[in-house]
Amino acid sequence: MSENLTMHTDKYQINMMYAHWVQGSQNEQAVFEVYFRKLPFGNGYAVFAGLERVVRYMQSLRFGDEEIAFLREQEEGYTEAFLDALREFRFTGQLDAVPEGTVVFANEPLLRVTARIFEAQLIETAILNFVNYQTLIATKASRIKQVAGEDGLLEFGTRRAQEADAAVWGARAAYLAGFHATSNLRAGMLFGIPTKGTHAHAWVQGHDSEEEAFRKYAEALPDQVTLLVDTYDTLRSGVPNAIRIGKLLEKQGKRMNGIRLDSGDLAYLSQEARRMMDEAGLHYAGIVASNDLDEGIIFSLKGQGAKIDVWGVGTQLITSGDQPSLGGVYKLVAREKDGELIPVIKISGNPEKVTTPGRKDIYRIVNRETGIAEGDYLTLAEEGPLNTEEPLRLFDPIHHYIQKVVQRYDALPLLTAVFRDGALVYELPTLEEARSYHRGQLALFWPQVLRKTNPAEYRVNLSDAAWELKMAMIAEHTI
Ligand SMILES: Nc1ncnc2c1ncn2[C@@H]1O[C@H](COP(=O)(O)OP(=O)(O)OP(=O)(O)O)[C@@H](O)[C@H]1O
Ligand SMILES: O=P(O)(O)OC[C@H]1O[C@H](OP(=O)(O)OP(=O)(O)O)[C@H](O)[C@@H]1O
Ligand SMILES: O=C(O)c1cccnc1
Repeated sequence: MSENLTMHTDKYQINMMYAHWVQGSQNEQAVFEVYFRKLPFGNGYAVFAGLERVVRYMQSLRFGDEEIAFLREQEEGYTEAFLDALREFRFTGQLDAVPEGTVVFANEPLLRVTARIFEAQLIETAILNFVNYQTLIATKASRIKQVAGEDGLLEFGTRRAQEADAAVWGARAAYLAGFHATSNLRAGMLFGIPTKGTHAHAWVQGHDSEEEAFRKYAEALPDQVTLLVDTYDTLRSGVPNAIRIGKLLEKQGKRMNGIRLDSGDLAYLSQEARRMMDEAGLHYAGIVASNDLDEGIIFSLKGQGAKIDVWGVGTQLITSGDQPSLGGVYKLVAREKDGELIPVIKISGNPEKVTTPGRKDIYRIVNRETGIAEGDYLTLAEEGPLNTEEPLRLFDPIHHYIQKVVQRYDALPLLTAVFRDGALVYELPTLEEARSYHRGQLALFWPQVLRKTNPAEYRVNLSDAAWELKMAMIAEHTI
């Protein structure tokens, strides 16, 4: 199967490209912005992810012989001249994006594409596909991280993931947001994520006794012994057998990592197992828990005083069980007319669906005294950089009466230049760098914004100029 992702797009993009080409408008500039309208999971923030994949994709866009041959067969009857134009296709435009790991909110541009309409249209589908999934999983992982605190977090989802790409990019998103390791070796190879593994029930079932299974495993991997203790009876057989192996290892001067619990009442079993291992002198042995965990169950287990050191989280994380998609959109905000970029709007009866016209920049307004972010601030790009010496009035674009004035603040631009005239001008951070940048991002927000349940709302505000343009265009289009 071809690995070329150029055709990973909706047919209507090619149809629009064709129609532009037929009418001769294919070289006109267009500006599209990617944003989502509603935070997932009722969370107070999202964690942006997907940029690395977007960059690799945009660098590799090529219509080769196979792609052209396939398009030639389509019922639309694309002409040979158009297909020849596709052969020359390269991304030659501008991409700006927030860095991966940035804490982001609804209704602010995460990526901004300024390019020939011919190019900007093709890439919509793939960009949304990558960014929506990866941002969703990074946000889910971040919620889990918020409740797990300093405990270990292992990503175990591959077997339940929506196919192979989701497994590895989801594992990457989880690591970005603070997980410590993945069980997926390919994700480890591709992205340098630390990998971890215990063993399955099959290992125990495949021996005459649990004790024999544990012993053989410890003989084979004496430095990585985490024993799954729930195949038969966790407290009567699994934990005592694991303790026996722990003692054997001590005689060889080694220490077992610990045990894994995978069913039953994880609070009670972990407390009992902890007591039994402590009484046997295995204070150092840790307890891993798994079994359809999510942030709600982990929160509850911690509240019950569960003695769990490491959480293995699979299905609920990798499939984003409680919300299967993020509704990120790619909206046209400006287009070229008579050689100038003019703003465009999309009106809707639902105020949240009315687009904010114009090519925009975004700043995070950080209070110099507290070091905490007061709100995000959207400006029209042509307004230029903010003069932070002047007080800034922040007002919510939907609930206009919610206002505040900030003084002594820094305005951190969130959008970074990624492509200029088709050339990559952004040095992609390593995954470790993105992960530690993300940790730093969280420090910019009050805990109220970060809490899992009923978080405080962090506002994304519009500049006066952006607001006035929006109001004027709504008036112009309302009969
Ligand atoms: N003390 C607890 N408080 C809250 N939720 C728990 C607790 N212990 C386990 N859970 C969660 O409850 C869910 C169901 O657990 P249950 O023990 O019924 O699992 P199971 O897979 O059916 O077990 P078994 O394999 O023994 O049939 C899982 O998501 C598990 O993580
Ligand atoms: O529950 P999740 O969050 O999805 O975590 C991954 C699950 O996958 C494994 O179970 P599975 O029954 O597939 O295999 P095993 O128990 O035989 O290892 C593992 O024991 C976990 O329970
Ligand atoms: O290593 C493990 O314990 C593991 C890996 C994948 C899925 N469940 C468990």
